[in-house]
Amino acid sequence: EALRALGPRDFDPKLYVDLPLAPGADRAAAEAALATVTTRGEMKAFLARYFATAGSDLVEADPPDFEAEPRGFLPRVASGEARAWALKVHALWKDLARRVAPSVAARPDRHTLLPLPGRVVVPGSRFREVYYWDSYWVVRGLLVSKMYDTAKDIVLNLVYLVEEYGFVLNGARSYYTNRSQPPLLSSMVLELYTATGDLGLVRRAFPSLLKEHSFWVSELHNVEIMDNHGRLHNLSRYQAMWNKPRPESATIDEELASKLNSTAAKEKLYHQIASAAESGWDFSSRWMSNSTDMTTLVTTFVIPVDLNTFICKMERDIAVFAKLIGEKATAELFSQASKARHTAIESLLWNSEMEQWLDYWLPTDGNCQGPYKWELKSQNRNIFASNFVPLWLNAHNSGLGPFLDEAKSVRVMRSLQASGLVCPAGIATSVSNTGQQWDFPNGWAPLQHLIAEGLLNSGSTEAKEFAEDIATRWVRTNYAAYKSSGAMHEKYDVEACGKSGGGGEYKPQTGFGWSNGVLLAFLEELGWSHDKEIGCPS
Ligand SMILES: OC[C@H]1O[C@H](O[C@H]2O[C@H](CO)[C@@H](O)[C@H](O)[C@H]2O)[C@H](O)[C@@H](O)[C@@H]1O
Repeated sequence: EALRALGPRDFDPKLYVDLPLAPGADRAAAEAALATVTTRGEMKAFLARYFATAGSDLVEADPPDFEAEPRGFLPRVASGEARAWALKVHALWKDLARRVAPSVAARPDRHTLLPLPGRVVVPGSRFREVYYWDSYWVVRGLLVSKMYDTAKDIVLNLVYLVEEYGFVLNGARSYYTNRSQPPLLSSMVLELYTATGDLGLVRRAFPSLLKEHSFWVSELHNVEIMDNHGRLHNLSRYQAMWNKPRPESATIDEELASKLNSTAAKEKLYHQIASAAESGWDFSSRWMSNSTDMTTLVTTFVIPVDLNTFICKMERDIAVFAKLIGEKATAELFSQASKARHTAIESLLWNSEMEQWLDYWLPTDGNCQGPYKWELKSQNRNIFASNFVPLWLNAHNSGLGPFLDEAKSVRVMRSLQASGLVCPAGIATSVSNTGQQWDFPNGWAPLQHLIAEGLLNSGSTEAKEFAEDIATRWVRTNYAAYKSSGAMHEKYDVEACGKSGGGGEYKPQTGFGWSNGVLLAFLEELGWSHDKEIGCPS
């Protein structure tokens, strides 16, 4: 209705599903009034009468652990210019920190926002709520900012979501309850535990981590594949529990589906769209059989390299936590599970000719559960940054042994260098320019960080230097874009230093939680000497 009355210019459906009912407004009366709205003016009056503004159900929360310049902040950043800017980015936590208003828990039927027990940090702009995988890099940044209590609140909010829903939701909105996002909760717990030694947090989160693990290995996500030696492996895929338009993008999904004739075909498309949103890569040619046609999304038929990397890490982390809290049998079980997944990743996803890990595509006419017989031709040979994400396991071996040996890490690095992904301002998401936001020429902070952190910790000096080079390009482009726009961006165009990203279904956003987190983590890991240029190279 809003689209019809207001017109398509700058229309973002998410704004309307985020509006809370105004205090005192009656839902039935609002529904009845909506039926009579036809003009732009009437729609504006209707919205003002029945709804409060989007985001007004999140109240500002001055984080008590914020200090303008925390003691021990970025000790290796000597450059005055870099440091002054890092402090500005650090100060953005104050703008992005919120609390869910008490009215949300009191009257959940009047909000799409979900109640959460602790303080939250949102990504920014249209993303007014907590997001799952974004939170990992927010936590990494908060730890650099010494905001341990805020970081803990974020983790406990996600634990609360597992307790309520059985998994961590894509985001804390009722329209996100049908799917999750790349699973990084155990990684957040590990980072916090490593920084603070808070064993109480590990104990508190532990049952939720087990529950979340069951979700990702349940029938919904698990696929059985037999390798060439007759060994059976289990890997996971994304699959949302939804076959309707996403409420936050309903008009966009309906328009796309209007190209299809039958209700069944439309429902299948909606299911694939929501599953792509679960992957965090919404949207990308990675999930499309024809990269120019979004109706060919086949997300649930793809076994993704990065998802299985994250679950392998989750299994390792759970093994470590189980050991810490004296649950020996569980520790052994999860150590075995992570080794089995590691073997599956190496057996089914590794491509020795390309020296990368590749997504595996299942036949689209199957039940997606298996067992399937592995075939080399089913590996997707297209180049994506996710093909290099298993390197990240180098950085977090949790004491269970290295993921890759140094020589293999170096071979993967060379493959990355030759891939076409490495651009002047960072690593591109793919090499195809499709207009989708998770494709070329966009670079995303989390992808830079996962790959650079893996290379930094591979044991090879050459790989470490290459990681530093990637991080340097990223920091510089963030800085130049910040200088020209006054903001941190959700994504960047890696073709040239200082350009923010574009494409996709919504306008580019600023704020921005994970970009701030990665910037601070890079500066902590690399430092910045006083004579190192922070502007774009000429
Ligand atoms: O509103 C459209 C979609 O927006 C989200 O996805 C994008 O933003 C998220 C927050 O930064 C990020 O986690 C995700 O990787 C981005 O692609 C949301 O997660 C989708 O479910 C939603 O449909």
